[in-house]
Amino acid sequence: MDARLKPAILVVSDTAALNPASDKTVDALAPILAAEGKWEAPVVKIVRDDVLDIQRAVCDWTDGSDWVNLVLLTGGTGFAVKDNTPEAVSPLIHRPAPGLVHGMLDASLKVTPFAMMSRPVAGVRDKSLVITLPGSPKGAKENLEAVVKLLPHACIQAAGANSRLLHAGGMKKLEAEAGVRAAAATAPSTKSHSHGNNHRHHHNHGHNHNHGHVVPKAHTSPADRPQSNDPGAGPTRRYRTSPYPMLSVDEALEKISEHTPNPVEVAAPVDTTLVGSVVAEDVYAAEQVPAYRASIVDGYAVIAPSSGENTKGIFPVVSVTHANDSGNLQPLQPGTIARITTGAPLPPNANAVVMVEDTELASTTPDGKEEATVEILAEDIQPGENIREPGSDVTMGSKILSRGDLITSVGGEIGLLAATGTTSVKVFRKPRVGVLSTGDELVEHTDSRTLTGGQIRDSNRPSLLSCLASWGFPTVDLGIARDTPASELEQALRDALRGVGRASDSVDIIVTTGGVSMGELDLLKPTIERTLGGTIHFGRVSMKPGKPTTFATVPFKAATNESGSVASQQERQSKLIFSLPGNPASALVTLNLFVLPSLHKLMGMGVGSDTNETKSVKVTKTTIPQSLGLPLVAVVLTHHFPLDPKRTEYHRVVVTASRSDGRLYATSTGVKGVGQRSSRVGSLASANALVVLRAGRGVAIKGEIIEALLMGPVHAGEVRVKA
Ligand SMILES: Nc1nc2c(c(=O)[nH]1)N[C@H]1C(S)=C(S)[C@@H](COP(=O)(O)OP(=O)(O)OC[C@H]3O[C@@H](n4cnc5c(N)ncnc54)[C@H](O)[C@@H]3O)O[C@H]1N2
Ligand code: MOO
Ligand SMILES: [Mg+2]
Repeated sequence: MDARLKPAILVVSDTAALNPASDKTVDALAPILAAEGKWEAPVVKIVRDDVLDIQRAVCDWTDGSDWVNLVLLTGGTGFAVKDNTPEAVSPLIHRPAPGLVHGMLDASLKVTPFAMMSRPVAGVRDKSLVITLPGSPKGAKENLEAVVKLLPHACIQAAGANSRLLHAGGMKKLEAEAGVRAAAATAPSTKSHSHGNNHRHHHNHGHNHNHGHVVPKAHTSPADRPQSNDPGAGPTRRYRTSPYPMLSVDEALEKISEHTPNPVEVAAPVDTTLVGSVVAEDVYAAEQVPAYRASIVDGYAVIAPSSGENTKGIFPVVSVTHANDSGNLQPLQPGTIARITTGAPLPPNANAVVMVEDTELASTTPDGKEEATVEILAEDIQPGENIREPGSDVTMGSKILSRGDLITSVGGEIGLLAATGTTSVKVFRKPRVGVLSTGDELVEHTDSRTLTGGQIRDSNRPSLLSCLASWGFPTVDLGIARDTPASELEQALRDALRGVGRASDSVDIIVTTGGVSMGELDLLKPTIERTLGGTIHFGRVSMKPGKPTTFATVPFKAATNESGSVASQQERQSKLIFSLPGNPASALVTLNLFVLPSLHKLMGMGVGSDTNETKSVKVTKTTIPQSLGLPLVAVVLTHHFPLDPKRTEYHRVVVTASRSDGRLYATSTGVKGVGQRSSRVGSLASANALVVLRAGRGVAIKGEIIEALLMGPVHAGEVRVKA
């Protein structure tokens, strides 16, 4: 064996990431490899204790064309909260190597019982062997020494060499060298197959072409969960029926509600950007409105007698008060009146205002420029008439908005906040949504070239992004990920989770379209489960369109921030992935039906001020709050609607409010032929609602009243249904 093997060392340590000189593990490990004479000098990288950073570094070394034979990770294998290395590596392993783990633990236990506190992971990813070692230089050294003799052989086999040849000669020699016969049994006992080293595509793993075993699933979800197709498995191992149970729409919505995190509070300035946010605290008036005793009309401030005497008469006009006049107004003397404008403060002693319409000018000043006396024509002016007492609109300290209230575009809530001098308010942060299209066939809709072969314009991304923006959510365009190589999809999702590249504004929810059904290039489910270590909560829903809709959570731990403090609990939560079917109508319908309620929960809708967090979780676990998702209304069908025998159909319609009877009428955007076909994006052009047609035989008849989910504003028009 002349050519040397390529090793890489990944140091996982927050400390070493800040100060590379503090690392001692590389100096401990490199000489052990060098002493074997079979290894090139290792490539070294240092990353923080961050799952996605670790995964990215490992995949860079295993998935690309410059793949290495061996990846050694040191650090992050203990029990401390920040120790994430096993969690990061496990989902990346295609074939675990428990024997190596056993060998390392066994050797360490002979030295110290603390070896039990290490959680090593070892296995093969593509053609590379990946092994985690403890973070202490001594521990790392001991562990590596325990297995180092076997590594060349294991790496050569993992890379796809003919194991029979290896067994014939090299094995004996190796066993002798290692001095541990038993260890030979732990080497992968794969049958012979000889793939050249140029088979480097992720979807084309040499290791599972011939023997066709199912790759064991990462230990991240309970064993009773279905397991996605293994994209590398040959035709005999491909699923012919979906392993995911078919959920009803309500069951799917409950799963979404259950796994959508509670909203996060942030402080926000009171300005136009607040529109569409839900208030996270009860807000109390810091100022009273009005702050002074104010006139409601333009007229004359008077002292109205409380005895009910006649108020008619001619009075001298002693002063003029306008809105914004300052506080040092002269007290009004009995028998005099003062001109006043709407909203202006009353002079002291005045207790009512007479409208200018109920008066007449009696005399002017000698220069003719001002009123001297005015006659009051009204005879029964009451104290308090036409005035607003201080705090009568909003009392100081009164509750002006409740936790859970929406700041609407109507403007009333912003007005109230502004009127009481509130400059900042706690609201729930609006979730940011990333949208990713997937598929080799997709072409940007702006690409001027003529489509060839099976190419399709990417219509889902612009339509989903616009829909999300119209709901008021910040969005991130994640572009198109190709199906081949699969690592492109994997990397696109990882970037989006991590907040790099196109998704430099990190997203809370990722919405993908395409690749969720039964095709061999439908890679979303396997990628989420097998490489991102995510959990698929449902992968099929009994609905039309949208059957393969998939909802998953992916573990995400934010890195410690610059100051080194551990990220807050909220930042540690998992992120949500909605993988919607590729068919354009399916994608838009399921965005409306499933993604919107989740976004509503994340933005704090349905959080009442009298409901504490725990209670609201319990409530949402069993029932979906009515306030989340599209509003449900009753509509009259203007024609027969055919029913699907098995699945509830969300039939795209135009709902019109009839000017003659005020009722809502629903007309299909296309019932005949291809009308409602899920590939037909046109079925959504002009649609403003989805009529909910329960599965059944025959038709829902004309004139029937049925539930519909409103997606957009209702049109006004003249509709009549003839019996
Ligand atoms: N054997 C089975 N095949 C299919 C099933 C099934 O149960 N068994 N389900 C069907 C149903 S229902 C749907 S819906 C689709 C879902 O397909 P995928 O989510 O796997 O999506 P793709 O295969 O990637 O694409 C389907 C279709 O959509 C077009 N597409 C994809 N992305 C876009 C985009 N961004 N813009 C416009 N059009 C897009 C794509 O070109 C395909 O034509 O599966 C059925 N099959
Ligand atoms: O369920 Mo699929 O969305 O009908 O075409
Ligand atoms: Mg497909």
